[in-house]
Amino acid sequence: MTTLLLVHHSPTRSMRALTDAVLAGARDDEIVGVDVVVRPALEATAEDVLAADGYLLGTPANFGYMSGALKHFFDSTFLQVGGALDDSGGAGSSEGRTKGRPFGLYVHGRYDATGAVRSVTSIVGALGWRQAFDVLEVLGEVDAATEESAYELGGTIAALLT
Ligand SMILES: Cc1cc2nc3c(=O)[nH]c(=O)nc-3n(C[C@H](O)[C@H](O)[C@H](O)COP(=O)(O)O)c2cc1C
Repeated sequence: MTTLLLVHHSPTRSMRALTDAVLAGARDDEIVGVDVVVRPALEATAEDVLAADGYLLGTPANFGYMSGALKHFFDSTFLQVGGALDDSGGAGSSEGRTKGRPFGLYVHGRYDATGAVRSVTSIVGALGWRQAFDVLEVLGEVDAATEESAYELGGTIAALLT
């Protein structure tokens, strides 16, 4: 059995719809042998991260960055999971214990989610996580096609862990 950890901040209808679809994909009946653990970003711990074989991350774009909740998740786990700070206090590249594990990311915004995507990918890049599928960046309404893409994202990352 492998473990897929879904860490998300889903305070609104759009984010909840995306998270539900990603989770449904990850739990597709055809994917066997993957335990999907779901954690709201404010509750996820370093132990959750270390115990997982891959990751799904979801956040709204807030003020051009990831949500404060997902940022809190990284702030409170980064060093424990093997991240390192460079001399300026930034996220330096590391040989962390989770290096090489696959991740998928979905971000929802209303007008521009670029900074939010960049903020997450730079931190997980410093941890050495491997982007295993295109980032799902959604602006505006979440429609059926978007939910399908979210399902595909969840299913793809989970299938990688079988
Ligand atoms: C405080 C705040 C800051 C926001 N900043 C951004 C932003 O920088 N870029 C963007 O595209 N959307 C921004 N939004 C919109 C949110 O990303 C959006 O509300 C969220 O994804 C949920 O979507 P929904 O309200 O349609 O359910 C912001 C919303 C709030 C409340």
